[in-house]
Amino acid sequence: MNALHENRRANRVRVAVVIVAAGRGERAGQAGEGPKQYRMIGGKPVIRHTLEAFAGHGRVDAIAVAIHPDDTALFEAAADGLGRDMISVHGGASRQESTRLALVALAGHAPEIVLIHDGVRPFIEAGLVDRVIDGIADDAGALPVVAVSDTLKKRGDDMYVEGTVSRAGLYAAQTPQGFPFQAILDAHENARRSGLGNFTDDASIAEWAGMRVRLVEGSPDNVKLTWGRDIVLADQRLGANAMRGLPDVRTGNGYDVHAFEEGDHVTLCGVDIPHDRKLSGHSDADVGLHALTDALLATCGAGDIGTHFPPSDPQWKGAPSRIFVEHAVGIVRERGGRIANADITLICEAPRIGPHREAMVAELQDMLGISVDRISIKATTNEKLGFIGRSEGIAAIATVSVVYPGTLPE
Ligand SMILES: Nc1ccn([C@@H]2O[C@H](COP(=O)(O)OP(=O)(O)OP(=O)(O)O)[C@@H](O)[C@H]2O)c(=O)n1
Ligand SMILES: C[C@](O)(CO)[C@H](O)COP(=O)(O)O
Repeated sequence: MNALHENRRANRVRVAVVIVAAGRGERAGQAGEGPKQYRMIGGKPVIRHTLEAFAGHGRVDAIAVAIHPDDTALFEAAADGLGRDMISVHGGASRQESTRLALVALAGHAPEIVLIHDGVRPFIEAGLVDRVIDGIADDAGALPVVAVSDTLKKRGDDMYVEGTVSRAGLYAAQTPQGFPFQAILDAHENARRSGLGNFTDDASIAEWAGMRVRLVEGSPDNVKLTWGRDIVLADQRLGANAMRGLPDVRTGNGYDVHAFEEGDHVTLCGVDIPHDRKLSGHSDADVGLHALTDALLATCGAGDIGTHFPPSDPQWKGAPSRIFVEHAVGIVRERGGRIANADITLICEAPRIGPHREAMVAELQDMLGISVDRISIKATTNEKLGFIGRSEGIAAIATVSVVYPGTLPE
């Protein structure tokens, strides 16, 4: 075991982090919010997510951030309230130069190892930071990678394929890339002295300087936000995360209609109301309760009233529709559902519903087992339009919300 590993086990290694954030993000565009590292994802600037990941990591001792001189106010706002001192340093014209300047700024802190990370990789997780720290040796850096999974093509003339490149042994490099501090600082200084300024990552500089670089497992989630679309997707991803842990509330709706025929009363929401006609139907033709039954079943994908009580079955002839509602409530409860509220609208020219509303609410309270403030029964005419307007029948619409166990699936 080398000295770095021994000290790391004893937690005696000083770990510094460089976050490079001085680029202009030209490929992503600015969208009125400044360069991409300051654009908002999940309600915070991109770089705030990155800073939080490192500021909250227990093994990180010092953080230096390379920023563009024009971004001072944006950076201060993004870093405000992190509760951790950070060195901010003006970056250079290239990523390589920004990294070097931040390394120089850290030299006074004498860290043993340093992790160098893109400010625009906001989905960095603590486990990956640990893997990189643990992968660094006295004489070797650590590079997080993911295996290339697309087939690789080499372009020839115009847009024609010249050949297929084997992807065996090929990996995409991520950050944070970790190194013994002094070795990577020296490599950067030597590269600069040699006039080499086009390295796109720090592992390349380490390789150029003769340092071995060990591959460690990266993460497909640890994407670099390069294009405008990457930022839109990152925002959506965090939006989806915000849904994590929300209660599994589901809404069902139901609709039913029955025609009038000769008779002397209608049954609506469990209440018999004297009328000069009755509603025709196999059961008691209670449109309100039929719509309610469908709404309840809809909250758990359990079919509709006809699935459970086929009109062809003689046993439901003249049956009180309360049976249907109670059956649907049973199905909801079997699945652990708790009814949050029910709302029924009856649509008819007559009879008048208002005088019977209280009795109807009492019926529903009994059937659903919820308090009256969670039950709504409304009525409206159809302004004399259509079949309802011609008093040929009554329609009902029901909406129900049910809270099921667990949380909203991702
Ligand atoms: N002069 C530079 C250039 C880049 N970076 C940083 O290096 C990281 C990765 O670089 P890249 O995605 O290429 O960012 P930009 O250079 O900003 O993007 P573009 O090339 O589209 O302008 C970013 O966090 C970026 O801010 C930097 O600190 N200094
Ligand atoms: C360092 C880097 O993130 C490794 O993948 C990447 O090379 C930097 O971004 P660029 O677009 O290549 O400048």
